[in-house]
Amino acid sequence: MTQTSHALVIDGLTIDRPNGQPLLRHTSFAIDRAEVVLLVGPSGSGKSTIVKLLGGLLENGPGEWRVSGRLHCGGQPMDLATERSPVGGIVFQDHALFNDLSAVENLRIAADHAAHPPDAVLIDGATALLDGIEPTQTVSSCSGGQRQRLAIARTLLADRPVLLFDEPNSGLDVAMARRLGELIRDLCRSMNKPALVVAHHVKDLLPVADRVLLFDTRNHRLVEVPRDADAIEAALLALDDSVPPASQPAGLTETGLAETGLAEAGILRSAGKGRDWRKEVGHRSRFHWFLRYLAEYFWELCVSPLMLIYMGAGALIMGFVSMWFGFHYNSFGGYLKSLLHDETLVGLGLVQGTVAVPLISSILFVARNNAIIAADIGNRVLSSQFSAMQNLRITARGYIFSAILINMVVGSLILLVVSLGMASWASMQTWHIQFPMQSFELWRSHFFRKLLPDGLHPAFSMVWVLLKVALSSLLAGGAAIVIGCGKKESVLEINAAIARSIIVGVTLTLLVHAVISILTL
Ligand SMILES: Nc1ncnc2c1ncn2[C@@H]1O[C@H](COP(=O)(O)OP(=O)(O)OP(=O)(O)O)[C@@H](O)[C@H]1O
Repeated sequence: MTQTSHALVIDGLTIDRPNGQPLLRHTSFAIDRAEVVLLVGPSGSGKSTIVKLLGGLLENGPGEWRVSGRLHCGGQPMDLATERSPVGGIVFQDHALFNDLSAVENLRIAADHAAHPPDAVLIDGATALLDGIEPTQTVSSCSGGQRQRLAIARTLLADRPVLLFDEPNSGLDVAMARRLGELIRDLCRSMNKPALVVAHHVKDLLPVADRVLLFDTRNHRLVEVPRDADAIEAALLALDDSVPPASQPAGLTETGLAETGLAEAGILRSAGKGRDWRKEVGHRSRFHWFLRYLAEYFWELCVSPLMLIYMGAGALIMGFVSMWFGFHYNSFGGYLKSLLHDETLVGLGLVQGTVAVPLISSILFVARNNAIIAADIGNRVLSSQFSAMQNLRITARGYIFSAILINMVVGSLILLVVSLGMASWASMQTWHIQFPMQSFELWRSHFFRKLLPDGLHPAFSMVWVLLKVALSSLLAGGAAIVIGCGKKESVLEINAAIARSIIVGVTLTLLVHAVISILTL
């Protein structure tokens, strides 16, 4: 097939599954500008795979999917065997909105990472879909339909040449599905872009489709079928060996679309109202987004109130326990009180400051944060947020992973200092209860003798303390990211990842502390 006026041409496409089984064989198809094409086929036939391929998300190579064929979409043709398709903007079935960002931030981040910053016309067009949504609204507070419109607007702002909708009508009632179909058709017409729409329930989308492609699983091809619900259903049933011909239901008649219109249906807004959103979707630099994620994870991993209470309680208990039991409950208790008081204080200060508090602080920090990281990343995997980021040209590594690792290191050091301070204070108060006649100055001069030799500057050994705390947090955070990024198909898998991440993180922490403490004794 040669490129004519078509917006998208796929030539000689062959796809093999990772297990070697064929999915498509030498298939060609084309989509015109402003054309809406439905892609139908049995479950598991490969519809989503085509969407992923066109959206540049299909892993291609040894041990992965095998793809060959050519793609034409303006400019030079691409070899799909070696290049990722840059043409498709995907509206994911589960919307894949970034639920840590507000509604407007979901749009901004897409606009700021588009190949070309969207102009006012595109912003107006995209934000015209957002009736009833407040810019600062959280994603979780949006209704299902609002999320869908937000997801479509976000994809439009990324300004890819082809729109891909993966089962956009699943879970919608008939009226909503029809309004969505009209919306897709109107967007294609007004933006002069082609749309490929994967659909299981074709009846509601058929009226807006220009053509229908069927995934012929017998011959591993895409074939065009008439725009007729009966014909499509018959073709789908013919591909399903498990359905006997007699059980095939009577054909469905194509219904005309209700003449409701988008404005009446509340889907389109007036241009005047859309301007509120336009002001909000301006250009922000990558550095802005880096700081945005850095701040988000700083709050989440380092200074959330519960975190501070939990770490503070650990430090206070550590300070109390080491002083109380250090003086009271050992075989030399009586002698220690009278003869070895000063040296005991020095020893307790050293052990508490260089071993016990750093270890407890690290374990508490890593255990809590590894759970959060694995849950956060696992949720992003399960809800296709990383796929959406990739499709929107947003690098997760650049923002999310780096923000997590930086905060793991910085946060562990900040909280170490806070923990040392609180544990020392608890020790001092405990000691004062034990020896009410002694001055605090006596405690201070002995307890810190090896930690702050000149009374002001930390001893060099504290460098090793900082190193083991920072290194263990970095390694544990890295492990949590890797574990979180593994394939997730259910919440149960996220739960398992959380448990694994805590175990691996705490084990790494114990090992790093043990090795560095022994090496620097
Ligand atoms: N890693 C893999 N290894 C082997 N086969 C795979 C792999 N991933 C997916 N498949 C298979 O590839 C086929 C295509 O999957 P795809 O999700 O594209 O189907 P689909 O038509 O979108 O299905 P549905 O309509 O049920 O969502 C399925 O049969 C699936 O089992």
